[in-house]
Amino acid sequence: MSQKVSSFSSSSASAKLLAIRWNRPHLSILNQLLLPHVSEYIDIRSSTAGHHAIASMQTRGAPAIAIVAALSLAAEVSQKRFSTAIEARDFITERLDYLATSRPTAVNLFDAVTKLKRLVVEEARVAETGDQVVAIYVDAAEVMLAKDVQDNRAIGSNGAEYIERMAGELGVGRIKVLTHCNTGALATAGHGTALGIIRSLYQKSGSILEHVYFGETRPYNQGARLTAYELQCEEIPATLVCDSSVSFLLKRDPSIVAIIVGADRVARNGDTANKIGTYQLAIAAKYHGRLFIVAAPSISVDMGIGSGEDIVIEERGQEEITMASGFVGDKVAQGVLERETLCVAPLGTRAWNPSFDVTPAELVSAIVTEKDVFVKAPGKNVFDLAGLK
Ligand SMILES: CSC[C@H]1O[C@H](OP(=O)(O)O)[C@H](O)[C@@H]1O
Repeated sequence: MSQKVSSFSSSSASAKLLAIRWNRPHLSILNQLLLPHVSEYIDIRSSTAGHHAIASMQTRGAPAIAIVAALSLAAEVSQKRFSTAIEARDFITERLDYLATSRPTAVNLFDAVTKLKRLVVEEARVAETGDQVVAIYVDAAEVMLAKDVQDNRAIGSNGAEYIERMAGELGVGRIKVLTHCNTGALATAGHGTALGIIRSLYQKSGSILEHVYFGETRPYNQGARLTAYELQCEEIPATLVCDSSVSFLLKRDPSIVAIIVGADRVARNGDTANKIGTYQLAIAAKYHGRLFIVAAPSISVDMGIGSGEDIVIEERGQEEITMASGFVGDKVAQGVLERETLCVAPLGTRAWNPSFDVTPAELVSAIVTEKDVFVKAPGKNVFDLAGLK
């Protein structure tokens, strides 16, 4: 189903922002390569289709990636008959390993794969039929969907309270914030993480939030396309800025008290991998004396990784940079669009396209999770997140 996106009414906002639709056993996802101009859902009937949807970034965002992966396999196994519990176990575990190869940086996917494999192996020891193994898997995948929204609302509430408290300490009554990439309903099962804090703060009665700035987030343009779409749906006052203008904006506007970003993977010491450009924002925030806040569910903290040096950073195709809108690369390959009409850089230009970077814990003011808000101990340059798990 495809429809042109016209003006929004806030009452229908949540419907327009549903990145993942699950009606057991049917999964469909909002094709985010076409937003904001076309709102089109794609049916996902297998783990192979789920892998493509994630790798191509039809769906994206650390939490959404994990949930779409799990539910794509739930959709597939719901339509299959397994002769034994062991056969069901082996199929599910093999497919989960395959889904884990779709994108390397967001830990949510790997956390889900590990937990779901463990569950299925344990169930297969006692189950008498393949259907029993399938049922336990599908139930667990569905729980991820519901838990993500609950976690995001808790992150929103914890983050809003923290920002209100910090604004009080700063003696400011009205504030502006800046965010990067897209960390809202389109990156999750609903509400969002960093954008979830912004939603929660704005929705409070007597809100102190006056305005939101957000970066375009080259080259996929999660900000200009997706965050703009969400903020417009929610009628939150906002202004789009070029990624390169943020330092100048902070210098010009002292009422921007915080930069709030998401996370794809947080190391044990608080070093944070997030969308490319995040590290530069943290440096700008430090120089201009503004808060730099990371928002993420506790599963985004990878206690197996000591520092950001160990986080694998995804590198994507050069055409995402050299093409006017890199994500239309597929259409060029399909002959739908002439390559020359879309090139920004001369054909043959080399480009380096890391999809994420790592912000050292030293530059992070606070890490907001669904459980608590973490700050560094006085005099420390790293976080103690042991209490999180
Ligand atoms: C709550 S989404 C977290 C994270 O995912 C985004 O990356 P991508 O759009 O490439 O999947 C971005 O880094 C967000 O901050």
